[in-house]
Amino acid sequence: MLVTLEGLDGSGKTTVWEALSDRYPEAVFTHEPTDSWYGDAVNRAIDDDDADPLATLFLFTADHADHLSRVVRPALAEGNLVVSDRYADSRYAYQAASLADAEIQRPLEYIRGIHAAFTRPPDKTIYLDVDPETAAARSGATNKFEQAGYLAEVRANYERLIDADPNRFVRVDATQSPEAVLDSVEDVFDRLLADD
Ligand SMILES: Nc1ncnc2c1ncn2[C@@H]1O[C@H](COP(=O)(O)OP(=O)(O)OP(=O)(O)O)[C@@H](O)[C@H]1O
Ligand SMILES: Cc1cn([C@H]2C[C@H](O)[C@@H](COP(=O)(O)O)O2)c(=O)[nH]c1=O
Repeated sequence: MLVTLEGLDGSGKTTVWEALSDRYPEAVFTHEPTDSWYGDAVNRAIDDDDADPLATLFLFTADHADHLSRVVRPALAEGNLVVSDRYADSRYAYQAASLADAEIQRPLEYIRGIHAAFTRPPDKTIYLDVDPETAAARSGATNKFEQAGYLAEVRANYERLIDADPNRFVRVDATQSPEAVLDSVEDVFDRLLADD
């Protein structure tokens, strides 16, 4: 089973992901951007204010393709629970916002279309929901993505994704205390694993 954690920068995904890795030591914990050289290229694009948004989309997508073939598909084939801190929905939400002013019509649908041919959709996605101002403040607003105005567009894209696939997403209020957020996420995992 593939479970992904999604949300704005600073929503608390990594905090939750680390706590879950203590609770489920037998599961495979992974993330995007990855630690591969594709991920290094992605991180260079994140830190470059002048990086071309379309080129950045394809760097992130290349990292996803490598992540799928090297980590996710083999782990699922062995019957493991796989938990990923960010996955394809991050591309749909973030890069669709970055491409909003580009030549491409309907960027969210375009990016989903690119992925459709090769991605492996998550079985469940936990969406840590936080307002853009809190997200920017928590993340430190250190790069071009961690800005409240941009994150408001990203959040609107996440809402579109949830509307389109309500059964896959579980929304958790990420403005709660870290302990309360973790309790909510652990409840979701308990139910998922009981049903599996
Ligand atoms: N529920 C919470 N309430 C208040 N602060 C939190 C909460 N969860 C996490 N934090 C704090 O917010 C900051 C960002 O948390 P974290 O790195 O887990 O977020 P993230 O979603 O992984 O961010 P990013 O996407 O930018 O990597 C950290 O300082 C963390 O301690
Ligand atoms: C996977 C992915 C990530 N991003 C953005 C979101 C963050 O601002 C950075 C790095 O992610 P992290 O969780 O802070 O490590 O990259 C993105 O724009 N598109 C993606 O597909």
